[in-house]
Amino acid sequence: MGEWPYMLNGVDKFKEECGVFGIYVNEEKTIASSVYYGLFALQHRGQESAGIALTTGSDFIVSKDVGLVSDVFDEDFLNIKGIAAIGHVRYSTTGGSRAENAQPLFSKYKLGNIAIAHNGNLVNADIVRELLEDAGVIFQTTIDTEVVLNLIARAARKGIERAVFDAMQAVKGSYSILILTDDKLIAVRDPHGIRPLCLGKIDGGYVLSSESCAFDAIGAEFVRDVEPGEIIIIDKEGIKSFKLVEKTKLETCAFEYIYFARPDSFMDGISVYESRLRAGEELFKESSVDADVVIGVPDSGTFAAVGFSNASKIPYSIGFIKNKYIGRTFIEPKSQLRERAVSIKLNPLKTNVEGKRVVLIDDSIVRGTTMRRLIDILRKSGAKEVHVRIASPKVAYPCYFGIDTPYRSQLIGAVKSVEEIGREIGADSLAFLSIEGLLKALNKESFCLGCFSGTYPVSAPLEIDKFQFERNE
Ligand SMILES: O=P(O)(O)OC[C@H]1O[C@H](OP(=O)(O)OP(=O)(O)O)[C@H](O)[C@@H]1O
Ligand SMILES: NC(=O)CC[C@H](N)C(=O)O
Ligand code: SF4
Ligand SMILES: [Mg+2]
Repeated sequence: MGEWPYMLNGVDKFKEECGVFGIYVNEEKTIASSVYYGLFALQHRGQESAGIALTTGSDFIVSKDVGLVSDVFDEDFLNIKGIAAIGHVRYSTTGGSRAENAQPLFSKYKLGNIAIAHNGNLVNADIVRELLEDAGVIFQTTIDTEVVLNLIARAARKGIERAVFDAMQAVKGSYSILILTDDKLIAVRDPHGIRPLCLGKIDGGYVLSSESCAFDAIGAEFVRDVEPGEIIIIDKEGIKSFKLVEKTKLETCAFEYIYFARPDSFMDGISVYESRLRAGEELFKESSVDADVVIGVPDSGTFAAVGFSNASKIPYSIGFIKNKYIGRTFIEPKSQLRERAVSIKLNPLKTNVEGKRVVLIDDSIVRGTTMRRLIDILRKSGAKEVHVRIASPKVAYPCYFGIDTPYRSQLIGAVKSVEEIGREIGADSLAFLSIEGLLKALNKESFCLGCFSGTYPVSAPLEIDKFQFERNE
């Protein structure tokens, strides 16, 4: 242990983050299955473990394990009726990928039960944990999220609302959190709204989700995004909301739009799909090129390629067929096979590239593995020229807010110039979208752009060790 997980399992790129889903219906219904379908729609955000916590008003039941949503829950659990439930799909950022680290985290305290599901990453979890341990608290897991659970449980005698409010004052970083008590569903979004969270309605009740695509999956109606720094409390009295801090500023992670989120989701008023199309259009305006065909790298490069083609009038064509059975977690059995991984995932359609000058579009370059391999494959398939256009700025800095990024030294954009990257991947030309171009595509001013600019909404440590709480075990 001690290495980051992409070193352990061979995944060498930005990994997604977690997904949360919650429901409150007030009279007993089979809501575990609603959360199940919601989590299914959020599966792309985390594939390490899945879990659901449910309250009937008198009983509190938690089911969770490592694995995909479709593997973790059995039918008996999904048929249980309850009044409120929360669910989580995990991609670990602090604490290893183990069954005991699966969320929702759960605690029984003097006044009742509490469960918590977190998307994001706390940058001061080490300090808070140390203080709690000094005060005698015993931690059950090695993840950052547990500090919030313990802070709330310790303060719960003041009333749950006050306890949540006080707990959130103590932590720093990114969090979209759902909390379930015996009779309440609570949502909290950090003061910068770094990770997404939205509110919907269903059958006289409410739903909360990381992404709006999960509402569509269960027939819920989108109401609004949770505001940065907002706490929402739903119980039998209805819904109420208050602010965690006076000053808040929405700075959603720009990478949600570029790559992480599903294209059929809307986040903070922006269609993910449309933002990707516009990024392709902006990319053409900034870095046009003479070519015969535009092709996109499936999945997330496809939409920008369509945008580039629309703006340039160069025909869009399908250049690669993706193996359907490879998820975003595709793990190579041996590191020597890493280079082959791209060919197993993507195979070229020779007829569409042979003898052609190709513009190859992808959403991002992290280590450069995908691009290097694809250009080689295209040349072997007879492409005359390969011009690479990337629909986001050069990634040069790591992320501390709920995404597992390689160390800086492993980010090709951190150590090399655009020209050097172009040479290394073997492109005839290479251009990235500028930060200004990205902001035009997003059609708003304020986002977290930390991994492009090195300036983060919340000050972050130099390097965070994912396994910081596993050292002394
Ligand atoms: O420079 P690299 O380190 O190779 O990483 C960049 C690639 O990784 C991502 O795709 P990914 O294969 O994760 O998933 P996707 O099929 O959803 O696009 C991203 O869309 C790029 O294609
Ligand atoms: N990717 C995430 O949002 C992870 C949430 C939390 N930090 C964990 O490691 O479980
Ligand atoms: S640093 Fe990058 S990936 Fe991380 S939250 Fe900010 S924009 Fe998103
Ligand atoms: Mg990709």
